[in-house]
Amino acid sequence: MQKTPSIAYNLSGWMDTSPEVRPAVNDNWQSRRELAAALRRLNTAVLTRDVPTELLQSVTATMQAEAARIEANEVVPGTKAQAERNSTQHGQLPDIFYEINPASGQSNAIAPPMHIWQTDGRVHACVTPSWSYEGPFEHLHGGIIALLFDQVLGAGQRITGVAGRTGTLEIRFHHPTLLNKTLHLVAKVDRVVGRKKFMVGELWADDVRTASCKGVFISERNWPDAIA
Ligand SMILES: CCCCCCCCCCCC(=O)SCCNC(=O)CCNC(=O)[C@H](O)C(C)(C)COP(=O)(O)OP(=O)(O)OC[C@H]1O[C@@H](n2cnc3c(N)ncnc32)[C@H](O)[C@@H]1OP(=O)(O)O
Repeated sequence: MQKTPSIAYNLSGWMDTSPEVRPAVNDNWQSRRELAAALRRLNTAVLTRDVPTELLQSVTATMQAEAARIEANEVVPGTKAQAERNSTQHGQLPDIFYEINPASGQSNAIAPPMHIWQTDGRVHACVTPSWSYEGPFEHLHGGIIALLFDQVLGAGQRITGVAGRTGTLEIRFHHPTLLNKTLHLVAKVDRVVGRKKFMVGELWADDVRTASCKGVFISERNWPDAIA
């Protein structure tokens, strides 16, 4: 008898098959996407403009007040709680995951955001990191590259039909990666050994492979039966 997948792990439908970002599930999430985009814009502007102190203080006061207006609403913390909130109107777990993940979430202001899709047994992604993600002068921070790889390889492991947590990521940085440029990532399953999924991936800026990654993702003992 087929088991009902746990809401915590059933991410069927999360993965896109198109390089186009999918529309938000409703006006509420579309509005969250637009707010996240405005927050990203504000963050990058603050980091890249010569701003008078008085203006910074004024904007801070405005933003504190706006944050308080948002905080006055019901607390629904985390992906699972969001998905359990009136899911027919608010979106199912894959929709929520798609919106709030810190690497790819369209509605998460700290996400670059990266778009991920699957074709031909591989996972692809594109992302254009702004000045907000600078590490060495004018180049992408290595920790952000690790975040992108973790997400893309972690998504790609679902090709095996079984999810798992990141056990190990091994990244080789071949060349500095420029900011404000559309980057492409590609990943595939190298092999599966028991509960371990060995993934490989690459990060490309035009025709330059700037980093490559090997990752081991490990399923929990009872997960295979819980994944759709
Ligand atoms: C959700 C949908 C997503 C869908 C898409 C979403 C993408 C999300 C991507 C982000 C993913 C994350 O960030 S996940 C968050 C970061 N990762 C974590 O927090 C994981 C924390 N660690 C753990 O929970 C645990 O250590 C596990 C689950 C990784 C392994 O624990 P375990 O299951 O008890 O492992 P254990 O029995 O000892 O070992 C099983 C086999 O794996 C090997 N092994 C054990 N640990 C490791 C390791 N770190 N690296 C390599 N190999 C290891 C052992 O040698 C053994 O091999 P053998 O003897 O069988 O040969």
